[in-house]
Amino acid sequence: MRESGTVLDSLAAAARRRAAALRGSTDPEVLYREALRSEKRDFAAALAAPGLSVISEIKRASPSAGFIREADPARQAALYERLGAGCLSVLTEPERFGGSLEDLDAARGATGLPVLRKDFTVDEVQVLEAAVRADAVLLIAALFTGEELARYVALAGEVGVAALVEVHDEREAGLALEAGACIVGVNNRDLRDFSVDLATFERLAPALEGVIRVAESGIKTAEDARRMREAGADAVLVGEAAMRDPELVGRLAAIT
Ligand SMILES: O=C(O)c1ccccc1NCC(=O)[C@H](O)[C@H](O)COP(=O)(O)O
Repeated sequence: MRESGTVLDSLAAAARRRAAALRGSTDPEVLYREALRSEKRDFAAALAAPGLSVISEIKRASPSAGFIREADPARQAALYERLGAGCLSVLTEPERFGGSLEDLDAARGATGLPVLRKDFTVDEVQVLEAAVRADAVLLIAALFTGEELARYVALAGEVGVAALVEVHDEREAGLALEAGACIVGVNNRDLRDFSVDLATFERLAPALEGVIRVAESGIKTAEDARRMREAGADAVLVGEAAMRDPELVGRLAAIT
């Protein structure tokens, strides 16, 4: 687990405060039962569909980019779907990304696409919360020990929400596989200093053969996406560039 004052650490600390508040206001047992009842869309199948799948993200702002653009999540989601996105990713982190659970609900309600709840999961209660409202939950390997990651992946499976396990180096890729992850996202962005290098996916992809591989961050052009596809990506996750130019989604979705 990474320690000391990186942006990721402060995002995780804020997420722990929100999770504590959620535990104070909601019985996890109730959430667990609700999660089991909620209808899910098949995130893994959408990623594994023929051709390059595109996870199009709704994010108004980010620590690396600052303010990106205002967006109506329902309209943005419907636009992404029309342009050929296979899945949606919706930031729900409020403080640095300007997201909310309401954005998630609005985006999911406006389309038939599977939706990833994009947040900094640090407490099992957030897995349950995601499972009630979304089809997939993000687990950032850097925020867990190996034992915790395995427990969170298992919990996600138990309540029927897909887990996208995000890694950034060889050690984390190994932890993801040991934890039983079926979908692994390689983040090309180093969350400690925000540097982006598409070679990160190229370096880690061979070790992840056999699971669904998602190339995340820094994909700005069809050429970038083709490069990720050639390195073995089943899907690309595109945020800032799609927010600035939604038509990009159509160009990426056309990649075979
Ligand atoms: O995007 C950031 O600045 C960021 C900073 C700290 C933690 C997470 C961050 N982003 C989350 C993501 O993983 C991206 O939103 C996603 O991969 C899309 O990236 P991009 O296409 O480069 O917007």
